[in-house]
Parts: sequence; C-alpha cells; structure tokens
Amino acid sequence: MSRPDISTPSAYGLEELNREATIGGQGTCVDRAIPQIDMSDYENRKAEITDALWDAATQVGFFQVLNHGIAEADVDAAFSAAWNFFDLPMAQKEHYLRKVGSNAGWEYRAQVRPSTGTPDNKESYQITMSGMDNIWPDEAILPGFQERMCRFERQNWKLGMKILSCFAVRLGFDADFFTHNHDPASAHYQSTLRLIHYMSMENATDADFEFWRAGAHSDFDCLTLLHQRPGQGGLQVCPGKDADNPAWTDVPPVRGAVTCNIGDMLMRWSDDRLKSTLHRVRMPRRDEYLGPRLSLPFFCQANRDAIIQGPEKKYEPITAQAYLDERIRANYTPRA
Ligand SMILES: O=C(O)CCC(=O)C(=O)O
Ligand SMILES: [Fe+2]
Repeated sequence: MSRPDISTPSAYGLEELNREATIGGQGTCVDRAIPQIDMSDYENRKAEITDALWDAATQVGFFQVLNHGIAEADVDAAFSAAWNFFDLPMAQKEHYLRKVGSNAGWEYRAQVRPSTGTPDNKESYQITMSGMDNIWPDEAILPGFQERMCRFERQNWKLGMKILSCFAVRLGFDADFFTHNHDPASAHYQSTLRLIHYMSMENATDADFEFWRAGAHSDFDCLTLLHQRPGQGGLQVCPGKDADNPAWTDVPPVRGAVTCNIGDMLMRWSDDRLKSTLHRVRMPRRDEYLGPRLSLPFFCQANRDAIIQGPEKKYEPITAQAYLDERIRANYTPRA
C-alpha cells in the first residue's frame, strides 16, 4: 500500500475534516475511565439517565450503555449472520458493491481516512434502508440474512432514539425532535447499520502491522452504537475535549455493553456542547489475538432533508444530505 501525500489538510471544506487530517500518527496512550450508564427502566428513570448521558457526552463524548434492551441472543445472531456474509466468495460479494456516493453496499479496503491517507484494512457491508435495491443477498444465497439484519437495524434505531431523546430535552428541543429527524418511514431516511470485517493478521508481515484497521476519525453522524465481540479488542478513543492533543485509551469489549459515541452531526446540532469522539482501531500486537475481528456499528444519521443548526446558531444551517455527501466524498476519494 502506498501513502498518498496528506500534507495539505486545509483542502477540506468542513472544519471537522481539517481536524481529522492532522491526527493520523501513533500518538500516546493513557488509561481513562469509560462511563457506564444503566438504561434499565428507561421510562421511569429517564431524568436520571439523562443526567448521566449528558455528563458523559459533554465531558468525554463516549460511554457504554448497559441493560439497553437489545437481547444478547439478537446481538449474537447478528454477528453470526455478518460472518456468513463475509464468508461468501469475493465474486459473490461483488454483486453487492457500494455505488459511488452511496452509503449502502459492500466495499473492500476502499475507505481511505483523511487522517492516514491509506485504506483501512477491512471490508464492510452497509445497510441503509433507502438504498438497498439489488444489493441484498437473496434467500437462496444467505437464508434469513435480510430479515435478521432488518430486525437488528430497527432494534438499534430504537435504542439510538432513546438516547437522543435525552439529549434533545437538555438542548431545549422537543423530546421526539431527533426521532422525527431520523424517521425511518421517510424516503430521506439514511441511518446505517454497518457490518465490518477486519482481516486476520495471522499471516501478516511486519510491514502490514504499520497500517490501521481503521484510521483515526470522528463519525459523520449524530450518535454511533457499536457492538463488539469479547476478545476482539483494538478500539481506541480520545475524548472530544482532548482532541487537540490526542492521547488514546483502549476500550476493551464488554459483553452486554454497547459502546456509544457522539458524532460530528450532533456536535454541530448542539453548538459544540456535545463532543464528538476521535477513535480508531489499531492493529493487534503480535502477542494478542490475531484472528479476524468483526464489529457492528449503527450510525444514527439524520434524514437527508433535516436541517442541522443548533439553538444558538453557531454554525450556518446545512442539510444532513449535504453534510454526509461531503464526508463520504472525503473518505472514498483518495487524494492525489
Ligand atoms: O470497529 C470498530 O470498533 C469501530 C468502527 C468505526 O469506528 C467506524 O466504522 O466508524
Ligand atoms: Fe467510527
């Protein structure tokens, strides 16, 4: 893999991308506590949950939720269906290729992060309900896959909307403000469930270990819900408030926990009160588990026609479509 010149970070139109272009190095590592928030009895405990979420999101920008309502059996089933997909022959997966400019379909080592200028060592399949024509594997190829993924997508959406409702109230919006702006019944719906397979490093060369499974970035969305497998670590985060001088913290997968982070869309929408989190997936060390790593993030991305502007109007209004298009372009067009 060659490294394109990434010495011109100011080339991007969005401030978020210019920041991202400067954080591709190894940096330093530091232990930090990861806030854990109990979501049980949500309706009755909403005020208490809101306080905990607000503290975590304004001070750190990432946290784990427990008792979140998605059954472990459904998480396990989604991981095993994801593996069945990645196990298909390459020629079969090519039928489901991501179309240019779209956030749906399969890509293989195609995502080049502005921070690193090199492709992430992964393949992924993105499920964005409004863009799935002709890119679902059919029943004969992967029985039950579509149904399983639609169910998991909706479970994640529900959890995402519960968390976003807490933020909405604190920001001074109606409780269902973000639910309306992520309405799955709309043709403009663009939230995305992503299945990711980071390749096994068992037979890799020393040079391969110099790259990233996922280069440092912040997410494009409002909120990300990330499912990980115990034993398949590598995620590292840097709290939003420390982004100018990144020091990275390992987030080991915890069974039953969903790791959440604030994305740049919500940072804008909150006039920067809620902090988006830089994160990355490092290569395993030689003495760690070297096999394949799967993860399942769900990205709460506001509907294309949503207008993103905070109560204090700190940023010019921008539609969620224009915002996402710019981020997708920056991630899939390698710079010369
Ligand atoms: O795989 C992971 O643990 C993180 C993935 C991620 O950050 C992303 O796809 O945006
Ligand atoms: Fe991410």
